Amino acid sequence: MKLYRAQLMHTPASPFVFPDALQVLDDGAVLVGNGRILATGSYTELRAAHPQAEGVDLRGGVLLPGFVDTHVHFPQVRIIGGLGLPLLDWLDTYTLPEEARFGDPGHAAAVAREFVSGLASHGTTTALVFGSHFASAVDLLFREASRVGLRVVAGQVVSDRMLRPELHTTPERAYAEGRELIGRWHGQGRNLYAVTPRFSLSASEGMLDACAALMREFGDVRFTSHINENRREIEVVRDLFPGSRDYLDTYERAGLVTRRSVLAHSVHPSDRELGVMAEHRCTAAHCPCSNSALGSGLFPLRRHLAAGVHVSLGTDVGGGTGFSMLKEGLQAYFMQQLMGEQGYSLTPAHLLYLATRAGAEALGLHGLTGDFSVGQAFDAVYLRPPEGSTLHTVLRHAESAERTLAALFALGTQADVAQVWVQGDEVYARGPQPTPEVAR
Ligand SMILES: Nc1nc2[nH]cnc2c(=O)[nH]1
Ligand SMILES: [Zn+2]
Repeated sequence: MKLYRAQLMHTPASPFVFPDALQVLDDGAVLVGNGRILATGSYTELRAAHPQAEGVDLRGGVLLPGFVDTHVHFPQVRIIGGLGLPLLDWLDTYTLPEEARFGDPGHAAAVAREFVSGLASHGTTTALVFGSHFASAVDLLFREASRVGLRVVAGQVVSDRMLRPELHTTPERAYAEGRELIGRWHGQGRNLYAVTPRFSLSASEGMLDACAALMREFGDVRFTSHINENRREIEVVRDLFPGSRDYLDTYERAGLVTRRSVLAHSVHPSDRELGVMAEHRCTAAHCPCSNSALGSGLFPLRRHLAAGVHVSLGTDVGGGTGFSMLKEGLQAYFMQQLMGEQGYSLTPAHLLYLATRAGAEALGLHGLTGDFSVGQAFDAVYLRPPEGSTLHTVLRHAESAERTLAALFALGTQADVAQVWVQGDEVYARGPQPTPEVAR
């Protein structure tokens, strides 16, 4: 058993429902055995009750639940930063040419390493991942995630039109390869499978039906796709599905809108779509950096909440600008501030919830990860800014835990991630810090 001592913060409940949902232990501790949380509480009390536990002293930083990124693309690591284009031009110019390279196992294996280490070194312990169009590359992604120990929910991306020939498949082949991948990876170790049509624009009704067949056959796999991201995209989808009421209906008709569904973006939903998403308890994965970079629009968070739609957060690498869930939280906050009365003023507690527990709920993993409640896996990120950094200075002078949390979102980066665990296993540790220069 290990006793981790630190300033702890987590949100076991939603601050959108319970205003005092943020739980803070200034001198707190988590007792961990076999990767599971056995107790969470004050250090003094837990130490007295468990004198034999091995101590891990993490004072001087903040321990948070590992981040849950509910929308991120494996084959897009190397194209992060392709700024200046709207969605469909960005796909044609930067994204699809890079994704076409993943038929080469050498390329796919190298990027799988970059991708998984990118997630872990930013404190992300669970991710819902858009895989590759190539089944062999999806195998390599799951293999690398297993080697490192990260939790991934991932799937082969399937499409049968409008992209480029190398990225197209058929409904029959998509079903067959999906079945094989599910058999090999779903429920193996920390891996889960997500059925992943790229978006309705690139998936015919037949392809969506093949996805639905997998969802019916495997009652526990997840579903993810894109929705209502960009106005031009929405027009094209309307033309491609003349019989559908709206974008959501293209998925709804196939039976793909359920509690197991996470739909990324939802920047331009109608009231009908929000009502149906809420009724079927599917999640909208909000990707604020991507929405800003691609000029997609301002996410109507207040309307989602009013309709009762569950919302989580995603980086959308590489439309987004990196793996940092802290940056996504800050950008979500900025965008809501800029929306005036239509915005929702987010507190640090909301940001923490969106970056952790909300994602676990979206994936149906809230009994396993997302907060420090007893029985959960010990999935955690230890943030400890290097001495001399601005964040270090601000934390030293923070007057409350809320101010500390706000400063972590405002200033925190990959450089502040000191250590990361999944189910008690260390999946990342920062290298030695350069000694601050001594003044002579
Ligand atoms: N942001 C984003 N939207 C998409 N819609 C379809 N494919 C993509 C993608 O790769 N990124
Ligand atoms: Zn995306």
